[in-house]
Amino acid sequence: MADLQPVETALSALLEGVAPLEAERAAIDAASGRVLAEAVNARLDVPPFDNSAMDGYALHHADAGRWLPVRQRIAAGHTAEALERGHCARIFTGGEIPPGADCVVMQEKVEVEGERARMPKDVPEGDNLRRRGRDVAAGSVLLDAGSRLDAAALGHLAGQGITEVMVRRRPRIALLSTGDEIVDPGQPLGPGQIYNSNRPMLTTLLQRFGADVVMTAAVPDDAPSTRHLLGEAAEVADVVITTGGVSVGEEDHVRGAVEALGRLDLWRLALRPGKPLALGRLPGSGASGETRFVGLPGNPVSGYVGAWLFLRPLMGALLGCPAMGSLPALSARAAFATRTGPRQHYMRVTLDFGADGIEAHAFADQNSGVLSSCVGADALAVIPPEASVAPGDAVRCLWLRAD
Ligand SMILES: Nc1nc2c(c(=O)[nH]1)N[C@H]1C(S)=C(S)[C@@H](COP(=O)(O)OP(=O)(O)OC[C@H]3O[C@@H](n4cnc5c(N)ncnc54)[C@H](O)[C@@H]3O)O[C@H]1N2
Ligand code: MOO
Repeated sequence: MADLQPVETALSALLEGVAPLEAERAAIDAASGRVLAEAVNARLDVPPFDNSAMDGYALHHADAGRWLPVRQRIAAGHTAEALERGHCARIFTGGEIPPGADCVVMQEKVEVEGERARMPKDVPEGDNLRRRGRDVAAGSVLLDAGSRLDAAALGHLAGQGITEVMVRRRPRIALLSTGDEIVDPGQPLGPGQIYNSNRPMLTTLLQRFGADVVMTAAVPDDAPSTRHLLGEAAEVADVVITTGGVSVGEEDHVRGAVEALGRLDLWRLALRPGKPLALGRLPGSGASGETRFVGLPGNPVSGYVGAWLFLRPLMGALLGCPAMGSLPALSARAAFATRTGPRQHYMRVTLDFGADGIEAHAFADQNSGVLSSCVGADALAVIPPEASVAPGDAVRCLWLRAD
């Protein structure tokens, strides 16, 4: 297998032939973070009628500057009657504009005396009016297929009276932690053992990327157990993810097991951290009898970075969500110096948004075993292979605070 594949090559290989999962119905109260399987068209104009943007008085603009009798009181949720010229109506924010009125004056600008009110001069037509259909026109596309249902999108759906939408099924993930040394929190720690950081970290990221982790297992460092558990995982999941056991030592059984059961598409990337990352396919329950396999290196930082670079776009492809295909990128000034070798380095940085631009501060220890370099990281600064960076140089940063 060729040496050190570029990240972009690996990403194309991973996404090649991946189609969105089936659509299913979801109640909007339970659809937060889901992805629309089809476009939603507006049924209603929003707002559905001309209404007032202020508490005040509705009038015809030609009657500005005069004392006007106050004829009706229009609260939000109540209907308005026609307004004769030379009169005004008391109106409240959200109240329906009466036929005959074409503007609203806020009450702070009005002098009231008994049943009449004096309007200021020169009130423009349309002032403080929210016209029917200003936000949404009935029949227009409200949300495109592939939209992720965030707070604003859910509010927009509710504004149409919609209670259910068609969304993509959540990808089902099996997450296997390999290594005889790995112990779950809650168990006593023996000599040479460490607690499993990768499982909760990756479960959290996968849920954030819209997936369900349906199976987790600890895989001992032996070939038969690795094969057996990989085979079992491929039957229940759309994607099987392992951590550890993909490097070159004789205790690394994952690649061999993938080759024995299915096929290895790619191994060893020009990626730091994450060089031994492996991609492949297993026979299983996925589309056309194939389940995708992603073997993340065991070092927690390699898993963390690998999840953002590979698992997020893969979940995006399964969810039919183009926005998840790449991370938002921004340019920042490096507050650090570094040099890279043959691998592209994804340095964990915090970003300072100052008056004179954005500054990227790298965590001091960028070793792939140092998970504290991911805690509080805002972005990954991408340093190309064989490059050097001096303080003040522009660096491209991938924003990690995105959904
Ligand atoms: N001779 C070579 N050795 C190594 C190479 C190499 O090219 N030649 N590559 C190194 C690189 S780079 C990486 S990255 C690691 C990845 O190796 P594996 O994917 O086989 O991972 P393991 O050896 O199983 O584990 C690595 C490290 O991470 C710890 N680990 C594993 N799982 C977890 C977990 N769930 N939670 C917390 N920590 C975990 C594990 O104990 C090891 O310390 O290989 C290098 N070696
Ligand atoms: O590629 Mo490894 O994650 O550098 O240590």
